[in-house]
Amino acid sequence: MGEQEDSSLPPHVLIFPLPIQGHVNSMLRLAKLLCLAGGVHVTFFVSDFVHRRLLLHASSSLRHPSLRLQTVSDGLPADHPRSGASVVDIMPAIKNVTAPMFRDMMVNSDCLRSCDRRPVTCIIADGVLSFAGDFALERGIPLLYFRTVSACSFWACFCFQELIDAGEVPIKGNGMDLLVKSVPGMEGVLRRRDLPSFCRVDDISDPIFQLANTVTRQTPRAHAVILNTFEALEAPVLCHIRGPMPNLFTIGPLHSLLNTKTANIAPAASGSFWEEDRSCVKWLDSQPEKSVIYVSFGSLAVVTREQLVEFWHGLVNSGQRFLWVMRPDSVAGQDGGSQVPAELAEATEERGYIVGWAPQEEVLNHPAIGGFLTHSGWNSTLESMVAGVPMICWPMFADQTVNSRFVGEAWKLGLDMKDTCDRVTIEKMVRDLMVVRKDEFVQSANRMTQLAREAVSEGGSSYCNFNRLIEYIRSMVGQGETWPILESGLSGHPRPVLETPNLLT
Ligand SMILES: O=c1ccn([C@@H]2O[C@H](COP(=O)(O)OP(=O)(O)O[C@H]3O[C@H](CO)[C@@H](O)[C@H](O)[C@H]3O)[C@@H](O)[C@H]2O)c(=O)[nH]1
Ligand SMILES: C[C@H]1CC[C@@H]2C(C(=O)O)=CO[C@@H](O)[C@@H]21
Repeated sequence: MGEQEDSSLPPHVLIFPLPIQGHVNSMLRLAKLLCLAGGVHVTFFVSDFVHRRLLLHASSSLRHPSLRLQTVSDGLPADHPRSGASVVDIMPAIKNVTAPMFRDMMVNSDCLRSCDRRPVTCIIADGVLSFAGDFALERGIPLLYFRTVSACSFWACFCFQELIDAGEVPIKGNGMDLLVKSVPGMEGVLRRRDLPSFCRVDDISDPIFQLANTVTRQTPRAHAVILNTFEALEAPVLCHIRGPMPNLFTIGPLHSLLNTKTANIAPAASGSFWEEDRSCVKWLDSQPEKSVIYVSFGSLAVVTREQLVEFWHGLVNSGQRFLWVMRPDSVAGQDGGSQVPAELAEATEERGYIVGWAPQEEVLNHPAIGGFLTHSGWNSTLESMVAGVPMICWPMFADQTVNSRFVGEAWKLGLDMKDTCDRVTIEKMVRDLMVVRKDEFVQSANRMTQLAREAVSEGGSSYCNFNRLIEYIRSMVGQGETWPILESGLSGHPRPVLETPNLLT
């Protein structure tokens, strides 16, 4: 098919997430939203590994006539765990193996043209996949970066050079409680220990620190940036991000926007990599209202046996009911972490329930859930906010250390348990969240739910920004081979919708 025949075809968007659960979840939600909006074709790039998982456990989430999947290797051997500390291995593997394969696939397919699809008219690449951005810019294809973390974490990464210049990074283990001065908009909130965990190095030549710094700093080269957040939540930080990146689309919480758009059709299917054990919903049905704390550390985190035992004692000693997700690969050095320590077995039987993977969104919205003990992954944080569930945060790496600080200190949605893991603290925090300070946390959680829901409802900031994004994507068609790099921000582009109660002041 030639250019002439292409001209009647809709825009064709290529979406490429980093192939791990948290990134795939949010970018698949965006893909589905674009498909539902109509008049847009989407090609969603996934690794072979992710593709197998999605087909096994989430095939219904892939069904839409406008959504096409394209697979590519993630560059890791089949038996690589892709979790815990080794998850970062994916970054060099992608750079060395996936990037050249992607380039060949794009070139050989005339950038994925087919009889019913025009060549891609824009690329929405994960903000950490520089190679996809390189390709788009070289070819004159409009580029949008979607960074799947919070605005506060993204902005902290963006300021790494300023942190280095001020001697605040690298963090060598001391001065962890000093307030950070070099991240504009976060003065008085962020301590050194709350910076993205990449900063916890002895030397800034550390490859992961370097990578986080480089990929983040090159974000403004994109024509636009998408964040899974909402204006009322992160207004002060968004205002700073809009300095270097004025064409910014805040369209979150994406799961909630998707639910808004699908409410009249069917509940949005999840993109789980594991089989969801729905027996826990049945168990929740028989528990009193707001009596259960949900425990999950996301799709990557791995705990040591010692940490597992501390959590277990803390939960049991708190006297509260708990629903705990223990992925089969989530305890270091053993196959399956669900062997109950003998002294805890009886209490676990009485008040606890353990599954390998849960339908998290549904669980968080269940009336029996009163709290969430979380690793502060950004999807989990947003899902908890929308459900109005207060959190205890136990961050492990990357953006989680920033998110947990904002949950505890800025948004007052719970307690930050960062850098501690002993049964006494856990017991106390669970009691504080579920009993002693329950009313205070429920009140602020409900307020946040309302703000989040307003953002994704008709006329709300994320709702309007998403419509603006679609118009922007449509406006890219028929612009010829090259799309100009934006130099002066929003000129020629519709302005973002900002509604901004400042939650930090
Ligand atoms: O039993 C479970 C546990 C989790 N989930 C879902 O899995 C996702 C987990 O995502 P997230 O909370 O963001 O955690 P990670 O999987 O750890 O995500 C990675 O990606 C996120 C987005 O970039 C980052 O914020 C995290 O730090 C990073 O570890 C969420 O949508 C959950 O609803 C389930 O469906 N069932
Ligand atoms: C594996 C990690 C590399 C960077 C990603 C990230 C980000 O800041 O975008 C945070 O944690 C992980 O999701 C990713």
